[in-house]
Amino acid sequence: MSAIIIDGKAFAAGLRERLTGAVAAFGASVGTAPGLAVVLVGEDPASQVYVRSKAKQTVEIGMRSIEHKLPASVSQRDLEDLVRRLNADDAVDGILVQLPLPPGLDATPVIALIDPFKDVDGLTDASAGRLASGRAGLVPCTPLGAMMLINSVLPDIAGAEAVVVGRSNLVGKPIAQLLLQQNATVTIAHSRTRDLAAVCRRADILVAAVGRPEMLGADHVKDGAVVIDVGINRIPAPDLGEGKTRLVGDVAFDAVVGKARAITPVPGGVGPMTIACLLRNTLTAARLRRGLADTAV
Ligand SMILES: Nc1nc2c(c(=O)[nH]1)N[C@@H](CN(C=O)c1ccc(C(=O)N[C@@H](CCC(=O)O)C(=O)O)cc1)CN2
Repeated sequence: MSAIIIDGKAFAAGLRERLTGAVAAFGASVGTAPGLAVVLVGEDPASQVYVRSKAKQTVEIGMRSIEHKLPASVSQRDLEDLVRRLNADDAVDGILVQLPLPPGLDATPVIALIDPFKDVDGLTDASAGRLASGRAGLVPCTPLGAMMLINSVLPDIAGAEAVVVGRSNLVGKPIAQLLLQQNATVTIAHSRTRDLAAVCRRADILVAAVGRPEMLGADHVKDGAVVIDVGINRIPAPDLGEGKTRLVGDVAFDAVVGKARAITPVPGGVGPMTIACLLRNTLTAARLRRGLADTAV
């Protein structure tokens, strides 16, 4: 079988293009562009790259980018005070605190402080509750992007068997909720699941979100399954030269590509959708704060 390689980079570019038009229309009717505040604490190299891309793409589609960079030595209290100030700032429509935070800082109370109307990461309890009860709200960006890619090859998933491997609040649990909203039959598997391969082989839609390089192989995949790889793992690549690394997913792509009906690559699959969906959520938040309808983009 020759699998469709789902091109997340191209899909994200298309979404950004549609957002550019919608942001211009928003600006014309409201008189200001949506504003996204991103908080980066410390100097984690990957987080610095992601935050730079967020700011660049925000501006490229016509929105306002507000960046706050704090040293790793910032106190929990000062970080929480910044979130309070952003909540109160009318020029800010969306707030995102880049994760992970450096050791010594606790992300849970920081996220809990974010105004749910500005929660463009979809991580507050209010957003999680809305998602769990099937009400409209702000949905975490990576799961939202992963669902868009699933629907690009499977517009109707009612009755399909979906298996999500991983149960994080950022990815696994929200993806499971989104699949359920579309009437899939959903199983969440995790590190304590017995006979993981047999559970995964039931899946018409297999979502890998465990954070373990190439953990799922051909044994885990039913012929004709749609495989969505959310993992982004940097591993040593001595073949590329001393000290070099490469990105791989949670799925052993080469082993699985011959069995799947469609599969997302790493890089270039779900990853690029994360930032595109953050921009989408920022427009949604800006519209909802002003009582405007959140029409499709
Ligand atoms: N507050 C949050 N923190 C983090 C999130 C998040 O959604 N909210 N997600 C990740 C990091 N992330 C965005 O923040 C992110 C990850 C990956 C990509 C991406 O485009 N990946 C590319 C490869 C990039 C590379 O070469 O390293 C791909 O997969 O093709 C974008 C954003 C953790 N923190």
